[in-house]
Amino acid sequence: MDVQSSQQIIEDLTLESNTPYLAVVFPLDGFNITEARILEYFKDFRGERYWFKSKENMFNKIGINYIDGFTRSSFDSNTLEELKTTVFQKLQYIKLDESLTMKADIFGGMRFDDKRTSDEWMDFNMVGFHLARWQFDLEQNAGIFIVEKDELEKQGLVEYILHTLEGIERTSVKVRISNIKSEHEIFPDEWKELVKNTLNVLDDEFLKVVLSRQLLVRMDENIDLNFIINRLLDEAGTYIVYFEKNKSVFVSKTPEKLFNVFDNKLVTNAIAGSIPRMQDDTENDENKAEFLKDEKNLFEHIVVRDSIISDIEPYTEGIVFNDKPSIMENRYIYHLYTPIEAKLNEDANIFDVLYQMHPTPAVGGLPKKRAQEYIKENEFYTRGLYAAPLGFISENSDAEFVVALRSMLIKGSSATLFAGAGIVEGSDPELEYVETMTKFRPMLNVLEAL
Ligand SMILES: C=C(O[C@@H]1C=C(C(=O)O)C=C[C@H]1O)C(=O)O
Repeated sequence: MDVQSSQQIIEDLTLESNTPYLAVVFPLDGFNITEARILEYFKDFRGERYWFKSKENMFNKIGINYIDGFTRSSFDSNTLEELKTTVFQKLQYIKLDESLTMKADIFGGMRFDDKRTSDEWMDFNMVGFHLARWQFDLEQNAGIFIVEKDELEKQGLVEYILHTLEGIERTSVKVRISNIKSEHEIFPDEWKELVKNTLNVLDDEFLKVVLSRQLLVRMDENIDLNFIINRLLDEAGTYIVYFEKNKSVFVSKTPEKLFNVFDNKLVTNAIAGSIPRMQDDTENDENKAEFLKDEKNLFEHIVVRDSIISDIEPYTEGIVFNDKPSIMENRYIYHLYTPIEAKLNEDANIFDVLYQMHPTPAVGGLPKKRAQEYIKENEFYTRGLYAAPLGFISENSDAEFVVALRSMLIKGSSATLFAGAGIVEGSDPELEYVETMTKFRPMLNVLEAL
Protein backbone atom coordinates (compact mmCIF):
# COMPACT_ATOMS: atom_id res chain seq x y z
CA MET A 1 0.00 0.00 0.00
CA ASP A 2 1.58 3.22 -1.14
CA VAL A 3 0.87 5.97 1.38
CA GLN A 4 0.99 8.88 -0.99
CA SER A 5 -1.22 7.50 -3.73
CA SER A 6 -3.61 6.02 -1.15
CA GLN A 7 -3.82 9.37 0.59
CA GLN A 8 -4.49 11.00 -2.78
CA ILE A 9 -7.41 8.64 -3.37
CA ILE A 10 -8.88 9.79 -0.06
CA GLU A 11 -8.26 13.47 -0.77
CA ASP A 12 -9.97 13.15 -4.16
CA LEU A 13 -12.99 11.45 -2.68
CA THR A 14 -16.30 13.27 -2.68
CA LEU A 15 -18.16 12.40 0.47
CA GLU A 16 -21.80 11.55 -0.13
CA SER A 17 -24.06 13.37 2.26
CA ASN A 18 -26.61 10.56 2.58
CA THR A 19 -24.27 7.99 4.15
CA PRO A 20 -22.93 8.51 7.70
CA TYR A 21 -19.95 6.13 7.44
CA LEU A 22 -16.92 5.88 5.23
CA ALA A 23 -15.66 2.32 4.81
CA VAL A 24 -12.01 2.28 3.81
CA VAL A 25 -10.97 -1.03 2.25
CA PHE A 26 -7.25 -1.69 2.58
CA PRO A 27 -4.84 -4.51 1.62
CA LEU A 28 -2.87 -6.46 4.22
CA ASP A 29 -0.08 -7.45 1.84
CA GLY A 30 3.32 -7.34 3.42
CA PHE A 31 2.02 -7.19 6.99
CA ASN A 32 2.76 -10.01 9.34
CA ILE A 33 -0.60 -10.05 11.04
CA THR A 34 -2.18 -12.92 12.97
CA GLU A 35 -5.52 -13.43 14.69
CA ALA A 36 -3.90 -13.40 18.14
CA ARG A 37 -2.05 -10.16 17.44
CA ILE A 38 -5.12 -8.34 16.17
CA LEU A 39 -7.19 -9.40 19.16
CA GLU A 40 -4.42 -8.49 21.60
CA TYR A 41 -3.77 -5.12 19.95
CA PHE A 42 -7.44 -4.24 20.38
CA LYS A 43 -7.71 -5.64 23.91
CA ASP A 44 -9.37 -2.47 25.16
CA PHE A 45 -12.36 -3.43 23.02
CA ARG A 46 -12.86 -6.54 25.09
CA GLY A 47 -16.56 -7.39 24.89
CA GLU A 48 -16.76 -6.13 21.30
CA ARG A 49 -14.51 -8.55 19.43
CA TYR A 50 -15.26 -11.60 17.32
CA TRP A 51 -13.28 -14.10 15.32
CA PHE A 52 -14.96 -16.46 12.86
CA LYS A 53 -12.89 -18.88 10.83
CA SER A 54 -14.19 -21.16 8.11
CA LYS A 55 -13.35 -24.82 8.31
CA GLU A 56 -12.68 -24.90 4.57
CA ASN A 57 -10.37 -21.86 4.56
CA MET A 58 -12.99 -19.80 2.76
CA PHE A 59 -12.71 -16.92 5.23
CA ASN A 60 -11.02 -15.95 8.45
CA LYS A 61 -12.78 -12.91 9.84
CA ILE A 62 -12.05 -10.75 12.82
CA GLY A 63 -14.20 -7.84 13.91
CA ILE A 64 -13.40 -5.21 16.51
CA ASN A 65 -15.65 -2.58 18.11
CA TYR A 66 -19.37 -2.99 17.43
CA ILE A 67 -20.35 0.46 16.15
CA ASP A 68 -23.63 -0.38 14.49
CA GLY A 69 -25.98 -3.28 13.88
CA PHE A 70 -29.30 -4.33 15.31
CA THR A 71 -30.77 -6.43 18.08
CA ARG A 72 -34.29 -7.79 18.43
CA SER A 73 -36.14 -9.71 21.11
CA SER A 74 -37.86 -11.89 18.53
CA PHE A 75 -37.17 -13.14 15.04
CA ASP A 76 -38.98 -11.55 12.12
CA SER A 77 -37.32 -12.10 8.75
CA ASN A 78 -38.79 -9.09 6.98
CA THR A 79 -37.83 -6.68 9.72
CA LEU A 80 -34.34 -8.18 9.94
CA GLU A 81 -33.88 -7.92 6.18
CA GLU A 82 -34.86 -4.24 6.37
CA LEU A 83 -32.53 -3.60 9.30
CA LYS A 84 -29.66 -5.31 7.48
CA THR A 85 -30.26 -3.24 4.36
CA THR A 86 -30.40 -0.07 6.44
CA VAL A 87 -27.04 -0.82 8.07
CA PHE A 88 -25.31 -1.51 4.77
CA GLN A 89 -26.88 1.57 3.18
CA LYS A 90 -25.05 3.71 5.71
CA LEU A 91 -21.70 2.86 4.14
CA GLN A 92 -19.82 4.67 1.42
CA TYR A 93 -16.84 2.64 0.23
CA ILE A 94 -13.39 3.69 -0.80
CA LYS A 95 -10.76 1.15 -1.83
CA LEU A 96 -7.09 1.86 -1.32
CA ASP A 97 -6.33 -0.81 -3.88
CA GLU A 98 -8.63 -1.28 -6.88
CA SER A 99 -8.28 -5.06 -6.91
CA LEU A 100 -9.86 -5.48 -3.45
CA THR A 101 -13.36 -6.98 -3.45
CA MET A 102 -13.97 -7.15 0.30
CA LYS A 103 -17.29 -5.78 1.55
CA ALA A 104 -18.40 -5.18 5.12
CA ASP A 105 -20.07 -7.95 7.11
CA ILE A 106 -22.49 -8.04 9.95
CA PHE A 107 -21.75 -10.84 12.42
CA GLY A 108 -24.10 -12.47 14.89
CA GLY A 109 -27.11 -14.74 15.01
CA MET A 110 -29.95 -15.79 17.22
CA ARG A 111 -30.34 -17.90 20.33
CA PHE A 112 -31.44 -21.53 20.03
CA ASP A 113 -34.93 -20.67 21.25
CA ASP A 114 -36.78 -18.01 23.18
CA LYS A 115 -36.59 -19.68 26.59
CA ARG A 116 -35.99 -16.91 29.08
CA THR A 117 -35.52 -18.62 32.41
CA SER A 118 -31.83 -18.22 32.99
CA ASP A 119 -29.65 -15.16 33.07
CA GLU A 120 -26.38 -16.84 32.15
CA TRP A 121 -27.05 -15.62 28.58
CA MET A 122 -27.92 -12.11 29.64
CA ASP A 123 -25.01 -10.59 27.71
CA PHE A 124 -26.23 -11.97 24.37
CA ASN A 125 -29.33 -10.78 22.57
CA MET A 126 -32.16 -12.98 21.40
CA VAL A 127 -31.26 -11.84 17.90
CA GLY A 128 -28.22 -9.65 17.32
CA PHE A 129 -26.01 -8.66 14.41
CA HIS A 130 -23.01 -6.39 14.75
CA LEU A 131 -21.18 -4.13 12.37
CA ALA A 132 -17.57 -3.88 13.53
CA ARG A 133 -15.46 -0.78 13.01
CA TRP A 134 -12.38 -2.81 12.12
CA GLN A 135 -12.96 -5.86 9.95
CA PHE A 136 -10.16 -8.14 8.84
CA ASP A 137 -10.34 -11.15 6.60
CA LEU A 138 -7.03 -12.99 6.75
CA GLU A 139 -8.09 -15.27 3.87
CA GLN A 140 -8.82 -12.33 1.58
CA ASN A 141 -5.78 -10.57 3.01
CA ALA A 142 -7.72 -7.35 3.37
CA GLY A 143 -9.41 -5.20 5.95
CA ILE A 144 -12.00 -2.48 6.33
CA PHE A 145 -11.92 0.50 8.64
CA ILE A 146 -15.26 2.22 9.16
CA VAL A 147 -15.23 5.80 10.33
CA GLU A 148 -18.04 8.26 11.10
CA LYS A 149 -17.97 11.01 8.51
CA ASP A 150 -18.63 13.72 11.04
CA GLU A 151 -15.45 12.66 12.85
CA LEU A 152 -13.46 12.04 9.74
CA GLU A 153 -10.13 13.75 9.24
CA LYS A 154 -9.16 12.94 5.71
CA GLN A 155 -5.64 14.17 6.12
CA GLY A 156 -4.12 11.59 8.40
CA LEU A 157 -6.42 8.71 7.51
CA VAL A 158 -4.05 6.49 5.56
CA GLU A 159 -1.29 7.17 8.09
CA TYR A 160 -3.65 6.15 10.87
CA ILE A 161 -4.54 2.85 9.20
CA LEU A 162 -0.88 2.12 8.49
CA HIS A 163 0.11 3.03 12.02
CA THR A 164 -2.54 0.61 13.32
CA LEU A 165 -1.36 -2.23 11.07
CA GLU A 166 2.24 -1.66 12.15
CA GLY A 167 1.11 -1.61 15.76
CA ILE A 168 -0.64 -4.96 15.29
CA GLU A 169 2.45 -6.37 13.64
CA ARG A 170 4.63 -5.31 16.57
CA THR A 171 2.24 -6.68 19.20
CA SER A 172 3.65 -9.49 21.23
CA VAL A 173 1.03 -11.81 22.59
CA LYS A 174 1.56 -12.91 26.15
CA VAL A 175 -0.28 -16.00 27.20
CA ARG A 176 -0.99 -16.82 30.81
CA ILE A 177 -1.67 -20.48 31.20
CA SER A 178 -4.74 -21.25 33.24
CA ASN A 179 -5.33 -24.65 34.77
CA ILE A 180 -8.51 -26.56 35.36
CA LYS A 181 -9.41 -26.60 39.06
CA SER A 182 -12.58 -28.64 38.92
CA GLU A 183 -15.06 -30.23 36.54
CA HIS A 184 -18.64 -30.63 37.56
CA GLU A 185 -21.26 -32.43 35.48
CA ILE A 186 -24.67 -30.86 35.87
CA PHE A 187 -27.32 -33.46 36.80
CA PRO A 188 -25.79 -36.46 34.96
CA ASP A 189 -28.11 -39.06 36.53
CA GLU A 190 -31.16 -36.90 36.03
CA TRP A 191 -30.15 -36.48 32.39
CA LYS A 192 -30.00 -40.24 31.84
CA GLU A 193 -33.37 -40.46 33.55
CA LEU A 194 -34.69 -37.82 31.15
CA VAL A 195 -33.39 -39.84 28.19
CA LYS A 196 -35.16 -42.91 29.57
CA ASN A 197 -38.44 -41.02 30.01
CA THR A 198 -38.08 -39.52 26.57
CA LEU A 199 -37.83 -42.98 25.02
CA ASN A 200 -41.33 -43.61 26.38
CA VAL A 201 -42.63 -40.44 24.77
CA LEU A 202 -41.19 -41.07 21.30
CA ASP A 203 -43.48 -42.85 18.84
CA ASP A 204 -44.34 -43.09 15.14
CA GLU A 205 -44.96 -39.36 15.05
CA PHE A 206 -42.52 -37.93 17.57
CA LEU A 207 -39.43 -39.52 16.03
CA LYS A 208 -36.46 -37.77 17.53
CA VAL A 209 -35.33 -35.22 20.07
CA VAL A 210 -31.81 -34.03 20.80
CA LEU A 211 -31.15 -33.74 24.52
CA SER A 212 -28.21 -31.82 25.84
CA ARG A 213 -26.49 -31.13 29.11
CA GLN A 214 -23.79 -29.00 30.68
CA LEU A 215 -20.36 -29.47 32.19
CA LEU A 216 -19.14 -26.72 34.48
CA VAL A 217 -15.39 -26.18 34.50
CA ARG A 218 -13.69 -23.94 37.01
CA MET A 219 -10.22 -22.66 36.31
CA ASP A 220 -7.65 -21.64 38.91
CA GLU A 221 -8.02 -17.95 38.04
CA ASN A 222 -9.75 -15.66 35.55
CA ILE A 223 -9.40 -17.31 32.17
CA ASP A 224 -6.84 -15.54 30.02
CA LEU A 225 -8.51 -14.97 26.65
CA ASN A 226 -5.18 -15.03 24.83
CA PHE A 227 -4.75 -18.53 26.16
CA ILE A 228 -8.13 -19.54 24.72
CA ILE A 229 -7.40 -17.87 21.38
CA ASN A 230 -4.10 -19.65 21.20
CA ARG A 231 -5.59 -23.03 22.04
CA LEU A 232 -8.37 -22.59 19.47
CA LEU A 233 -5.86 -22.71 16.67
CA ASP A 234 -4.78 -26.13 17.79
CA GLU A 235 -7.14 -28.37 15.84
CA ALA A 236 -7.75 -27.85 12.13
CA GLY A 237 -10.83 -29.05 10.31
CA THR A 238 -13.50 -27.30 12.35
CA TYR A 239 -14.94 -23.82 12.33
CA ILE A 240 -13.80 -21.42 14.99
CA VAL A 241 -16.33 -19.10 16.56
CA TYR A 242 -15.07 -16.69 19.21
CA PHE A 243 -17.74 -14.17 20.11
CA GLU A 244 -17.33 -11.58 22.85
CA LYS A 245 -20.28 -9.62 24.12
CA ASN A 246 -20.04 -7.50 27.25
CA LYS A 247 -18.48 -9.72 29.93
CA SER A 248 -19.16 -13.05 28.24
CA VAL A 249 -17.32 -14.99 25.59
CA PHE A 250 -18.99 -17.73 23.60
CA VAL A 251 -16.63 -20.19 21.94
CA SER A 252 -17.32 -23.01 19.50
CA LYS A 253 -15.27 -25.43 17.44
CA THR A 254 -18.17 -26.80 15.52
CA PRO A 255 -17.80 -29.12 12.55
CA GLU A 256 -21.31 -28.22 11.46
CA LYS A 257 -22.31 -25.81 8.74
CA LEU A 258 -25.92 -24.60 8.82
CA PHE A 259 -25.58 -23.19 5.32
CA ASN A 260 -23.52 -20.84 3.26
CA VAL A 261 -24.25 -18.75 0.21
CA PHE A 262 -21.50 -17.73 -2.16
CA ASP A 263 -22.46 -16.27 -5.55
CA ASN A 264 -26.07 -17.36 -5.03
CA LYS A 265 -25.13 -20.99 -4.54
CA LEU A 266 -26.47 -22.43 -1.31
CA VAL A 267 -24.46 -25.19 0.34
CA THR A 268 -25.67 -27.08 3.37
CA ASN A 269 -25.30 -30.54 4.88
CA ALA A 270 -26.85 -33.20 7.04
CA ILE A 271 -24.63 -34.28 9.93
CA ALA A 272 -26.23 -36.80 12.22
CA GLY A 273 -25.32 -40.19 13.54
CA SER A 274 -22.15 -40.51 15.60
CA ILE A 275 -19.53 -42.99 16.74
CA PRO A 276 -16.38 -42.18 18.71
CA ARG A 277 -13.02 -42.19 17.01
CA MET A 278 -10.49 -44.54 18.63
CA GLN A 279 -6.71 -44.49 18.83
CA ASP A 280 -6.29 -47.57 16.69
CA ASP A 281 -6.76 -47.16 12.94
CA THR A 282 -7.61 -50.78 12.17
CA GLU A 283 -10.34 -50.64 14.77
CA ASN A 284 -11.55 -47.35 13.28
CA ASP A 285 -11.73 -48.84 9.78
CA GLU A 286 -13.87 -51.71 11.05
CA ASN A 287 -16.09 -49.35 13.01
CA LYS A 288 -16.55 -47.05 10.03
CA ALA A 289 -17.62 -49.93 7.78
CA GLU A 290 -20.16 -50.99 10.42
CA PHE A 291 -21.25 -47.39 10.92
CA LEU A 292 -22.19 -46.97 7.25
CA LYS A 293 -24.49 -49.98 7.55
CA ASP A 294 -25.87 -49.29 11.01
CA GLU A 295 -29.64 -48.94 10.82
CA LYS A 296 -30.18 -46.73 13.83
CA ASN A 297 -27.57 -44.24 12.66
CA LEU A 298 -28.72 -44.37 9.02
CA PHE A 299 -32.31 -43.79 10.05
CA GLU A 300 -31.26 -40.88 12.24
CA HIS A 301 -29.24 -39.46 9.38
CA ILE A 302 -31.83 -39.78 6.65
CA VAL A 303 -34.61 -38.10 8.60
CA VAL A 304 -32.27 -35.17 9.21
CA ARG A 305 -31.27 -35.01 5.56
CA ASP A 306 -34.85 -35.11 4.28
CA SER A 307 -36.00 -32.48 6.72
CA ILE A 308 -33.23 -30.11 5.60
CA ILE A 309 -34.16 -30.68 1.98
CA SER A 310 -37.79 -29.84 2.59
CA ASP A 311 -36.73 -26.75 4.57
CA ILE A 312 -34.70 -25.29 1.71
CA GLU A 313 -37.07 -26.29 -1.11
CA PRO A 314 -39.16 -23.08 -1.04
CA TYR A 315 -36.05 -20.92 -1.43
CA THR A 316 -33.99 -22.88 -3.95
CA GLU A 317 -33.88 -24.72 -7.25
CA GLY A 318 -32.00 -27.82 -8.40
CA ILE A 319 -31.15 -29.47 -5.08
CA VAL A 320 -28.27 -31.94 -5.43
CA PHE A 321 -27.11 -34.59 -2.93
CA ASN A 322 -25.83 -38.16 -2.78
CA ASP A 323 -28.18 -40.95 -1.84
CA LYS A 324 -25.71 -42.53 0.58
CA PRO A 325 -23.98 -40.62 3.37
CA SER A 326 -20.24 -40.51 3.73
CA ILE A 327 -18.30 -40.09 6.98
CA MET A 328 -17.12 -36.81 8.41
CA GLU A 329 -13.96 -37.42 10.38
CA ASN A 330 -13.29 -35.22 13.37
CA ARG A 331 -10.54 -35.63 15.92
CA TYR A 332 -12.68 -37.36 18.52
CA ILE A 333 -15.79 -38.39 16.68
CA TYR A 334 -17.17 -39.62 13.35
CA HIS A 335 -20.49 -38.44 11.92
CA LEU A 336 -22.60 -39.56 8.99
CA TYR A 337 -22.46 -36.74 6.49
CA THR A 338 -24.38 -35.68 3.36
CA PRO A 339 -23.45 -32.45 1.57
CA ILE A 340 -26.39 -30.71 -0.13
CA GLU A 341 -26.21 -27.98 -2.78
CA ALA A 342 -28.77 -25.83 -4.56
CA LYS A 343 -29.23 -22.56 -6.36
CA LEU A 344 -30.69 -19.88 -4.14
CA ASN A 345 -33.70 -18.07 -5.61
CA GLU A 346 -32.95 -14.48 -6.43
CA ASP A 347 -35.71 -13.08 -4.23
CA ALA A 348 -34.90 -15.30 -1.25
CA ASN A 349 -34.50 -13.53 2.09
CA ILE A 350 -31.47 -15.00 3.87
CA PHE A 351 -33.19 -14.61 7.26
CA ASP A 352 -36.10 -16.72 5.98
CA VAL A 353 -33.67 -19.46 5.00
CA LEU A 354 -31.99 -19.26 8.38
CA TYR A 355 -35.24 -19.34 10.32
CA GLN A 356 -36.62 -22.19 8.25
CA MET A 357 -33.52 -24.35 8.59
CA HIS A 358 -32.92 -23.80 12.28
CA PRO A 359 -32.95 -25.97 14.28
CA THR A 360 -32.07 -28.84 11.99
CA PRO A 361 -33.22 -32.16 13.45
CA ALA A 362 -29.53 -32.84 14.13
CA VAL A 363 -29.77 -30.46 17.09
CA GLY A 364 -33.56 -30.17 17.62
CA GLY A 365 -35.48 -33.23 16.56
CA LEU A 366 -38.51 -34.30 14.57
CA PRO A 367 -41.12 -33.03 14.08
CA LYS A 368 -39.19 -29.81 14.53
CA LYS A 369 -41.75 -27.77 16.47
CA ARG A 370 -42.67 -30.58 18.81
CA ALA A 371 -39.01 -31.31 19.54
CA GLN A 372 -38.30 -27.65 20.19
CA GLU A 373 -41.14 -27.44 22.69
CA TYR A 374 -39.97 -30.62 24.37
CA ILE A 375 -36.44 -29.30 24.71
CA LYS A 376 -37.69 -26.02 26.11
CA GLU A 377 -39.78 -27.77 28.72
CA ASN A 378 -37.52 -30.62 29.70
CA GLU A 379 -33.86 -29.66 29.51
CA PHE A 380 -32.39 -28.42 32.76
CA TYR A 381 -31.07 -25.13 31.46
CA THR A 382 -31.35 -22.56 28.66
CA ARG A 383 -29.44 -23.40 25.50
CA GLY A 384 -28.83 -19.78 24.55
CA LEU A 385 -26.14 -19.85 21.87
CA TYR A 386 -25.45 -23.57 22.18
CA ALA A 387 -26.60 -25.22 18.92
CA ALA A 388 -27.69 -21.77 17.73
CA PRO A 389 -27.09 -20.35 14.26
CA LEU A 390 -24.14 -17.93 14.26
CA GLY A 391 -22.39 -16.38 11.30
CA PHE A 392 -22.00 -13.47 8.99
CA ILE A 393 -23.86 -11.78 6.17
CA SER A 394 -21.79 -9.69 3.81
CA GLU A 395 -22.97 -6.66 1.91
CA ASN A 396 -22.34 -8.58 -1.32
CA SER A 397 -24.96 -11.16 -0.13
CA ASP A 398 -22.48 -13.90 0.68
CA ALA A 399 -23.21 -15.49 4.02
CA GLU A 400 -22.22 -18.38 6.21
CA PHE A 401 -23.87 -19.72 9.33
CA VAL A 402 -22.79 -22.56 11.56
CA VAL A 403 -24.57 -24.60 14.18
CA ALA A 404 -22.65 -23.65 17.32
CA LEU A 405 -21.85 -27.10 18.75
CA ARG A 406 -18.78 -28.24 20.73
CA SER A 407 -19.12 -24.97 22.50
CA MET A 408 -18.79 -23.17 25.82
CA LEU A 409 -19.70 -19.95 27.56
CA ILE A 410 -16.82 -18.29 29.41
CA LYS A 411 -17.27 -15.82 32.26
CA GLY A 412 -14.45 -14.90 34.59
CA SER A 413 -12.84 -18.05 35.89
CA SER A 414 -15.54 -20.47 34.80
CA ALA A 415 -16.61 -22.10 31.58
CA THR A 416 -19.87 -23.90 30.91
CA LEU A 417 -19.59 -26.57 28.22
CA PHE A 418 -22.52 -27.97 26.23
CA ALA A 419 -23.15 -31.25 24.47
CA GLY A 420 -26.14 -33.19 23.28
CA ALA A 421 -27.12 -36.37 21.52
CA GLY A 422 -30.00 -37.38 19.28
CA ILE A 423 -32.50 -39.64 21.03
CA VAL A 424 -34.48 -41.97 18.80
CA GLU A 425 -36.25 -45.27 19.41
CA GLY A 426 -33.65 -47.77 20.51
CA SER A 427 -31.21 -45.21 21.97
CA ASP A 428 -29.34 -46.41 25.05
CA PRO A 429 -29.21 -43.72 27.78
CA GLU A 430 -25.74 -44.85 28.90
CA LEU A 431 -24.32 -44.72 25.34
CA GLU A 432 -25.87 -41.32 24.70
CA TYR A 433 -24.33 -40.11 27.92
CA VAL A 434 -20.93 -41.35 26.75
CA GLU A 435 -21.51 -39.61 23.41
CA THR A 436 -22.05 -36.29 25.17
CA MET A 437 -18.78 -36.90 27.06
CA THR A 438 -17.03 -37.25 23.70
CA LYS A 439 -18.64 -34.03 22.53
CA PHE A 440 -17.32 -32.11 25.55
CA ARG A 441 -13.81 -33.11 24.48
CA PRO A 442 -13.04 -30.34 21.95
CA MET A 443 -13.76 -27.59 24.49
CA LEU A 444 -12.04 -29.43 27.35
CA ASN A 445 -9.08 -29.67 25.06
CA VAL A 446 -9.16 -25.91 24.54
CA LEU A 447 -9.17 -25.37 28.32
CA GLU A 448 -6.43 -27.85 29.09
CA ALA A 449 -2.92 -26.52 29.16
CA LEU A 450 -0.70 -28.97 27.31
C1 LIG B 1 -25.97 -32.15 19.53
C2 LIG B 1 -24.69 -32.27 19.16
O1 LIG B 1 -24.30 -32.86 17.99
C3 LIG B 1 -25.23 -33.18 16.97
C4 LIG B 1 -25.83 -34.50 17.14
C5 LIG B 1 -25.30 -35.62 16.53
C6 LIG B 1 -25.84 -37.00 16.81
O2 LIG B 1 -26.79 -37.10 17.60
O3 LIG B 1 -25.33 -38.00 16.29
C7 LIG B 1 -24.22 -35.50 15.63
C8 LIG B 1 -23.75 -34.29 15.29
C9 LIG B 1 -24.46 -33.07 15.66
O4 LIG B 1 -25.37 -32.76 14.67
C10 LIG B 1 -23.59 -31.71 20.01
O5 LIG B 1 -22.44 -31.73 19.58
O6 LIG B 1 -23.86 -31.21 21.12
